[in-house]
Amino acid sequence: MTASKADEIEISVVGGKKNYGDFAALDDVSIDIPKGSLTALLGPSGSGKSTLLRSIAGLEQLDSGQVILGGQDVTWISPQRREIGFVFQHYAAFKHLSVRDNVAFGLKIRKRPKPEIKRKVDELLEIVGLAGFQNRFPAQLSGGQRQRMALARALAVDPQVLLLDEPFGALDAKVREDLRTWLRRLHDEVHVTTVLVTHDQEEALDVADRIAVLNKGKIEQVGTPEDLYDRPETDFVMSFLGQVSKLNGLLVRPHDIRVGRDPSMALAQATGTAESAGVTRAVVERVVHLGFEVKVELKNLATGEAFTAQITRGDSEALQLETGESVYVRATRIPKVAASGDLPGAQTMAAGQAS
Ligand SMILES: Nc1ncnc2c1ncn2[C@@H]1O[C@H](COP(=O)(O)OP(=O)(O)OP(=O)(O)O)[C@@H](O)[C@H]1O
Repeated sequence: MTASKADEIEISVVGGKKNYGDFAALDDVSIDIPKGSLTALLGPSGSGKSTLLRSIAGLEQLDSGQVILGGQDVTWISPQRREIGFVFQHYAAFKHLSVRDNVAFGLKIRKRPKPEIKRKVDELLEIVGLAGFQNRFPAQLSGGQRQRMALARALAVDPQVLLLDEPFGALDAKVREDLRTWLRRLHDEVHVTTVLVTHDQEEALDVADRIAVLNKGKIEQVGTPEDLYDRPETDFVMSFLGQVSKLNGLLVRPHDIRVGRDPSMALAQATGTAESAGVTRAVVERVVHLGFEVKVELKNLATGEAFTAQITRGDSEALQLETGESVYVRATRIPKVAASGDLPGAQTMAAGQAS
């Protein structure tokens, strides 16, 4: 690594291994996390995400390998001295302290001057949208407000990195969606290097600028959301980062399958590309309207395999597909993934929720 490259990297894990008995929770993991980035560690339950995050925090000790923070080897340094902020799924607030005192806690134990504490806490409460709630107690906050208080508390001591372990995992879907938009904005404002553990592919795609996909204690691929969605290197990444259909033995995205009544596929907007597959006959088994998109469940007439295409409402209205009729389908784009892989089976056509 060159000196200039090292300057841009905030966190490195080099050859990290962690076993629990015979079980390898981290199996030779190496990753570089750029300064100022928001990186998601994404993978199914048990893939090692939390173990990796906790190793970066110093809450777990690696069996071998190194953790480098800001260019300094911290492998043997205690969590308290690593300058990290950490937020868990179930945040343990001090119940007897007000919101203001919870946020001020780290600053008080560091014996910062009172005016500085007041200024900093006011600023953070404003940023996390809790300015009017400073005198409430944790029990008087909603789950989402409590997690925002946790983030303010973690940020109060100006950590070098912010580590978030499923911080919105216990909240309902709508609140989670709001909070991840909020987290993205907060990150744009604060720019602290952030690592977020999630098993929710939509959350990772929505919020992170880089995603590392973990599977069975190994990193499968690291890249931007676009890289992983459009250029997955393995079947596992392809299946975990979105919906997939299997058409003639190839994994394709359902929205990359065109459906039409004649083999020339007159209705398809996209003409065939170098990557597109040939035309296949299929029978329509079910048409499901999902608002803007329409899901067409089909059966491949040659192989008998069931698969799904996703078409627009406009195409659906023009086609007026009927159950039982036979149609022509063609994949217009086939990502170049490994020929075979370790598929998260339950993922097929079920979005990337793993646990
Ligand atoms: N203290 C421990 N003792 C024994 N096994 C452990 C311990 N902590 C974690 N494991 C195991 O290590 C593996 C990885 O755990 P980890 O919590 O890192 O996974 P994860 O990807 O974060 O999963 P989840 O999304 O379910 O939290 C799991 O199989 C888990 O059972």
